[in-house]
Amino acid sequence: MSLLSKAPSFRSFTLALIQLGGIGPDKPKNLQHAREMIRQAVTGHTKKPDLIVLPECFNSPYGHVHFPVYAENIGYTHGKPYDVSQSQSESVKMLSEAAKEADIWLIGGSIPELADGKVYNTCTVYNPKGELVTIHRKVHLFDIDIPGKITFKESETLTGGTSINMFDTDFARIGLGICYDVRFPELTMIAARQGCQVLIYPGAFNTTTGPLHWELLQRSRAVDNQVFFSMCSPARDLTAGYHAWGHSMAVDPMGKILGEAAEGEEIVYADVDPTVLENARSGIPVTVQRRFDVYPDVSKLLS
Ligand SMILES: O=C(O)CCC(=O)C(=O)O
Repeated sequence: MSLLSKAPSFRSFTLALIQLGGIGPDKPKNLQHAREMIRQAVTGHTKKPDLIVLPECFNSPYGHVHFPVYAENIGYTHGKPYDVSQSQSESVKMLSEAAKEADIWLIGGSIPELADGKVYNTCTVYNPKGELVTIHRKVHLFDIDIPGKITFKESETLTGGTSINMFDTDFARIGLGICYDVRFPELTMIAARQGCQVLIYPGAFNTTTGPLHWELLQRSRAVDNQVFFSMCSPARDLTAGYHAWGHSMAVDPMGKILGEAAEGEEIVYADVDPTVLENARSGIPVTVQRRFDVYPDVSKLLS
């Protein structure tokens, strides 16, 4: 776990989720389109966003056969901001330039990453100077089999990450996960107890599990932990091999949906207001009512 010191003070900020469309086999085209959409997210709202988010697997088609083909060597080692001019990854270079040009924080969705001969599904995060500040490798691989509906096995080609990751901005401490990670409440709970006020998971649910679980899981994680929770999906493309659910959304600590996309390409904005978190925690004080004499505080087990 990348353990940080005291959480920064939490202040209002604007979040933009880019529900990116047109993701196809042409990587340079995917990158160019993502860059254009980042520019659009910066100018397309009354208030310039402080933080922009891209979806899971935004630079390649989604599927285990594609991951090794599109994987890039990022070259990041945890611990300090990383100057991406050292990186061999064209996606990382684009994201860094985009963050710097726009002067915003950027959660660069996820990309297939090659490191030590293994392939990971990896989220990269940039500060407004364009430095890569942290990465999150998807911890829980998406291996499911719902007969007649969907079978998916990321573990055919991917390796799971081994750390819980978060980063500090000047407006919040933000915890990371990727898609299937949302089904494992421990990850969110630990990040929240380590001071994250906001959790952001790039994701790409599908048309089988999406209608039942996408919103339910986000609102549950938000209410369980009294944090802001948000997932950013690719747009649905019925010509692609994988049909993403879409519906990128942001939820507040009371479980209220602050903004939600439909299925197509769209940018969703949400204003994150710390008083909602404060009021949720003072009105329903579960964060100070936990019974660690009855069950362990798992966030402490890792420290
Ligand atoms: O959990 C689900 O239903 C979908 C997960 C998924 O699509 C993913 O991890 O990429």
